[in-house]
Amino acid sequence: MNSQAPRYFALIPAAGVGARMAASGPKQYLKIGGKPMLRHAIDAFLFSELIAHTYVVVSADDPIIDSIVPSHGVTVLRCGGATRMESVRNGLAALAPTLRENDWVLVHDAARPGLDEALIEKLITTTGEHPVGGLLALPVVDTVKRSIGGELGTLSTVAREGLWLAQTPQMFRYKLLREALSAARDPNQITDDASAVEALGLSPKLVEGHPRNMKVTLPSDVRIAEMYLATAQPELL
Ligand SMILES: Nc1ccn([C@@H]2O[C@H](COP(=O)(O)OP(=O)(O)OP(=O)(O)O)[C@@H](O)[C@H]2O)c(=O)n1
Ligand SMILES: C[C@](O)(CO)[C@H](O)COP(=O)(O)O
Repeated sequence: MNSQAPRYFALIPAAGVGARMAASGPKQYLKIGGKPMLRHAIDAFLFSELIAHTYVVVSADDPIIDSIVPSHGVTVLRCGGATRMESVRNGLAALAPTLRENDWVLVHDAARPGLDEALIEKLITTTGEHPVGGLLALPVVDTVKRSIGGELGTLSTVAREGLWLAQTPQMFRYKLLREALSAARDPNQITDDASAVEALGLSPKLVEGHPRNMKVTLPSDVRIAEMYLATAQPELL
């Protein structure tokens, strides 16, 4: 029986190039709400009393991170990979000397600046006793269509009952997440951490997140994210 109190660590993959944002540089450093987008995620974990330490995975030659990372509570891992999954896998491998097998790791996109301590606490308190782990997500509220065969191809409607849009953080025990990502055969098929765990036949817990925790992917997302950030507290959690 492991008598050690659970520990919670944040891992922020921030080694992307932001191709869909088509900005002059990587989107994680775009100024949003008065500071670089990545800093919002870092600060959410720094302000949370539940998070023991935060790790940020960046590209080996990232020239910006050292100028924006705070002096405490955060460690930079210069081991970003070609995909998000590989960046997370490399970051976890770098933490082998530091983390215990049953430590919880909350993997959160640098591209989601709307995370706050309340959502972190909600995920941890809801998932902390779950045998597999869990993730923030939003239930689908629109009708979902599937387009087959390009512009004039057929269109079908996908039943939306039970459909959720995954957010992050996605929270798993260190050993399980490393095993799941190591077992992944095609890194391009694993677009979030939960899908690697599901590929082991396990079912993570879905925890309702919040639209403010949106992923900033396209240029049109920037103003929406800034609107949420200008709202001190989410209206609903
Ligand atoms: N090789 C990669 C690719 C992505 N990410 C990170 O994974 C998160 C989600 O990825 P995404 O929103 O797709 O960011 P980008 O890959 O930068 O965007 P794009 O796909 O438009 O290039 C981001 O915080 C991004 O920095 C990463 O650490 N390493
Ligand atoms: C992890 C994620 O944010 C969950 O929705 C999403 O899969 C990231 O996708 P991206 O293409 O790497 O932005």
